[in-house]
Amino acid sequence: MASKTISKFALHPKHRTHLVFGANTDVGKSVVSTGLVRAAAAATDSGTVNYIKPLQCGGSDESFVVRHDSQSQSNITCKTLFTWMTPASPHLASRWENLPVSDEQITLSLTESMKLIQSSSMNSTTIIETAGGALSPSSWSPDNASAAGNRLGWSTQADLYSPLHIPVVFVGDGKLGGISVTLSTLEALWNRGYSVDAVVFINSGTGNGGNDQDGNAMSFGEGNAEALEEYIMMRNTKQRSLCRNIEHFDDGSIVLLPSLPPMPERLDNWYEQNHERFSKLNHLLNAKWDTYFE
Ligand SMILES: C[C@@H]1NC(=O)N[C@@H]1CCCCCC(=O)O
Repeated sequence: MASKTISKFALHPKHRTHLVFGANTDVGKSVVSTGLVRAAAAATDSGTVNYIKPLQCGGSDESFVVRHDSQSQSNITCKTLFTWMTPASPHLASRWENLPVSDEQITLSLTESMKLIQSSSMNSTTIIETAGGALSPSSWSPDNASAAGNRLGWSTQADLYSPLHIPVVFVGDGKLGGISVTLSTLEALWNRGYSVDAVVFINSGTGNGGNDQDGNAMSFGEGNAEALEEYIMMRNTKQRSLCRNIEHFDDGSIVLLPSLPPMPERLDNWYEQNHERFSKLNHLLNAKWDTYFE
């Protein structure tokens, strides 16, 4: 059913769109998405800049983006498509609140939003932030093909969005333990045919509070980013096709961002300090987008 809806939608060379997936919830997808929209808004060639959060459970990631949008960049349009109050997995929040949304409704609403963007501007940049990790569930719905009784009936988000063929910015897990979840989630995306254009880690500082040999607080993000580069290099040597989508790992596709100040401090200074990194990433994503239409 969903594919009938989606078939009327096509990605367009003048309307760059990226899907932000994460290795898990709370790895910094909203922080990275905000950095991406800010960088696009600061560039002259981005057209209208849009942020879409299809599924939101508790809180509001859209308001995080709005809060960190500076005045000069107020050409950012933000939209949340489906919201539940409960801060839980969408399949549970939708079941507990008895507010089901089917896969078809989600893809229809998302493609309608994207079509509207395409028709109302000559060129645009759109960042779509998924919820939780890439294999976290979408909303439960009795209308989904997988529904049985009043249970089941949900897709993983990686499956939900895969027919749209939108390239991915992946937020890895920069904490201790993050190498494994980053690699497993990336493999899940590659296996579903996603093109992963960049992997971003937010350094997650002091882990267990220990120090390295030089007495510096241990930070794992750098080690995790390095591990990913090494893994891709090893896999490329052995079996190139497995990692075809980020085989040029040395071109700036793997980005390490410094750790965040303690929340709820505003991140304006952090964004300013990392302006150059996000702007390079924006440039890289534009360049990769162009290659999809060559
Ligand atoms: C609660 C949070 N709110 C939201 O909008 N995204 C998060 C959802 C997390 C889902 C995690 C499901 C899982 O993988 O266990």
